[in-house]
Amino acid sequence: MFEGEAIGLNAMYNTKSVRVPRPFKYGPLPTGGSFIIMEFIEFGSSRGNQSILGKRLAEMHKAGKSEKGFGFDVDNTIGSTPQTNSWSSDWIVFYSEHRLGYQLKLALKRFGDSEIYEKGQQLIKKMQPLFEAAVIEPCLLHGDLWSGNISTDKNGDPVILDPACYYGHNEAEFGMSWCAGFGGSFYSSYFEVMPKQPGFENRKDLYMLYHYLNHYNLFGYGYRSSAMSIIDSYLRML
Ligand SMILES: Nc1ncnc2c1ncn2[C@@H]1O[C@H](COP(=O)(O)OP(=O)(O)OP(=O)(O)O)[C@@H](O)[C@H]1O
Repeated sequence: MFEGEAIGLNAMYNTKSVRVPRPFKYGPLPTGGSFIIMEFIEFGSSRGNQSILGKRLAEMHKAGKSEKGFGFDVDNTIGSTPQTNSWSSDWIVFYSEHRLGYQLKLALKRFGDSEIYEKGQQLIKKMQPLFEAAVIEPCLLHGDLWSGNISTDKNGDPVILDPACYYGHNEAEFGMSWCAGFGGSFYSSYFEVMPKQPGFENRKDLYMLYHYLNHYNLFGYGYRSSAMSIIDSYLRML
């Protein structure tokens, strides 16, 4: 887990865009368990400027390019759920197998939820048209961007931490936006640097679905209806 975190922090740090703690070292502890050492950032008291966060995040997405396609050099975790990052040249294949498909299988295994599994698999088979006309390039994503992982430093500059990095479609970064409180100024600054792609609005829920499914698998039944209603409304639309 700490190896994934350190490699992710380092990749974000190297983009010289949004501030992240610089990782120094990670490894096993002789007494069991493991450690990570990173730069200590003294946090400021303000909530930070949404417009600057949007701009810096977009700069990170723009600068963090991958020649290996979609994925990451190391698997990591989303919450405590394993997140597989095997490289793929095709975003739809990657998102189907390693994101939605993985969580659907987990729901089947954990809760015996064959209804969500079957309907989710139908959505995966039908979702191709949602991506038509969009240019999808691998961008470095934080991967778990919600308000608990966003802060500011003493100068009021945004800081993001505790990532689940991989190279993916930039829009997938907004999959946790239901817990992030991004406002209009965040999105307008973001899209000035990373222009909005055709079909963005229709893909928003698809990217939230991964995180709702993960919350269902981590925290239980309370999140099932959110995931299910996203799947049902796509199945009606497609
Ligand atoms: N580099 C840092 N410098 C200063 N404070 C930090 C740093 N990294 C983390 N913190 C503080 O520790 C808190 C927990 O960090 P982090 O989210 O990485 O840990 P976690 O164990 O994954 O926690 P959670 O499970 O609650 O997300 C942060 O919200 C922040 O207050």
